[in-house]
Amino acid sequence: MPDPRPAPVQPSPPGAVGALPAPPSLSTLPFAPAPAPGAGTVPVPEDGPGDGPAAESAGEGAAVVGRQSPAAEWILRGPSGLGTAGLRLARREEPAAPEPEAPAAGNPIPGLYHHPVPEPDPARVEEVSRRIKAWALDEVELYPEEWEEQFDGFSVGRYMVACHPDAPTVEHLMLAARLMVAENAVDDCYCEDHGGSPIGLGGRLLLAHTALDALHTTQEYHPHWAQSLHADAPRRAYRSAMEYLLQEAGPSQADRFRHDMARLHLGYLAEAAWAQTDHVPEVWEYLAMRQFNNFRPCPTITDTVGGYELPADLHARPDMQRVIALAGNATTLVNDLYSYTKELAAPGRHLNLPVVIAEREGVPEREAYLKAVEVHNELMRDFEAEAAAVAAACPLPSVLRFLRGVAVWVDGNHYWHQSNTYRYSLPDFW
Ligand SMILES: CC(C)=CCC/C(C)=C(\C)COP(=O)(O)OP(=O)(O)O
Ligand SMILES: [Mg+2]
Repeated sequence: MPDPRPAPVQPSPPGAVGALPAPPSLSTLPFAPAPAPGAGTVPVPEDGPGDGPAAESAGEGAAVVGRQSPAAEWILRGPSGLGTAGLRLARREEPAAPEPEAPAAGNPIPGLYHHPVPEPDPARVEEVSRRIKAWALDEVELYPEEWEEQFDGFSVGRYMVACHPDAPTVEHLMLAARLMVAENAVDDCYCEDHGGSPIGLGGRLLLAHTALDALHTTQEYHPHWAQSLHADAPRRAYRSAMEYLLQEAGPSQADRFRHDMARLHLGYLAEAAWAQTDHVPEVWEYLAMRQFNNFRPCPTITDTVGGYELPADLHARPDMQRVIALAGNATTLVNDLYSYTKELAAPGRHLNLPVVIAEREGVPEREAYLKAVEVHNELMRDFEAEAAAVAAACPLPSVLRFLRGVAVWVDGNHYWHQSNTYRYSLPDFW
């Protein structure tokens, strides 16, 4: 099939930051010490919460962000104010539309610490939605006709545009969109409600993983493996999405992604093993499983989607790894909270944090749910504090941009869960 994509963007050398102009005098910015755990912000200054860049009033639970160090604010909320238009994360292929307020669709979970995002650019949403459907139908034969409504209801275009506002082109967004669809196809078709089962999951996941991490074998067996990558929708989707990713990602970015996907598959296996024996883990054990069965592979491609590269040695720093893990865990608990009623309604017992807290700590459903909100909030605040600390310790442009990309992904993920009323609805606890 003819390749409709524009010429690939040349990969940036390690440490480069693509079209990102450095924040002003980064090296001289006064980096405040990281806020203490549990205190994502410093106290709101006298001139009030309306003064901060992300201090819009957005309903109960929305974060009220006071003054942090300029670098921390730049990371967590982005540049704002007079003269900062040029500090947008990357030049885009088309003029940015004015950013309207976040839409009214869906309600945020009361008390959930989050940051509202601007409504994603509708022109980009429409184009990603069009291209992702064409890919799903024409390139990988992802789903039968009867699943079309669910595919559309997932709203992957809106999701990815909200999570990657700095993507320089629609094709960069498509890298994230294809992977998101492929990851959900594996979850749905191998693990969950579209024919999935814990039985035999390990074999299926391992063979699908070879679509991301190729088999190196003898000439006799190689064709069998190559053929297998076309055998079902999850493998077709993984193979194709990875092929596109490899056109943009550098070797260490690709390997980072493979590692994150191996983590994800390990998490699926633990969840499946517990389901098979109807075992409810302790709360900390559940949180360990959910750190692997996690959105992590999505925010960690933020640099590839943004058209730059966070060098491997900076990505591997233990403090950066902690930031990434905290972000992944907070985003994944957002899913547990927004998908709570959907999972209660599904056949069998579906583990999520409120369910596990209720069972293992012997508290009523409502109390368990509210405690899960608090667990999420603590992880969010720790993420923000640790991101600010990494920014202070290592204020390189690629580090700051990556941290900002992860923070924006966290916010976009919340926005998508809140606004996806096709998939999710809130319990009646307030
Ligand atoms: C996109 C991606 C890497 C997903 C991996 C893990 C995953 C499927 C989730 C974090 C979503 O959780 P869940 O399976 O509970 O999804 P729904 O609640 O059914 O939306
Ligand atoms: Mg869920």
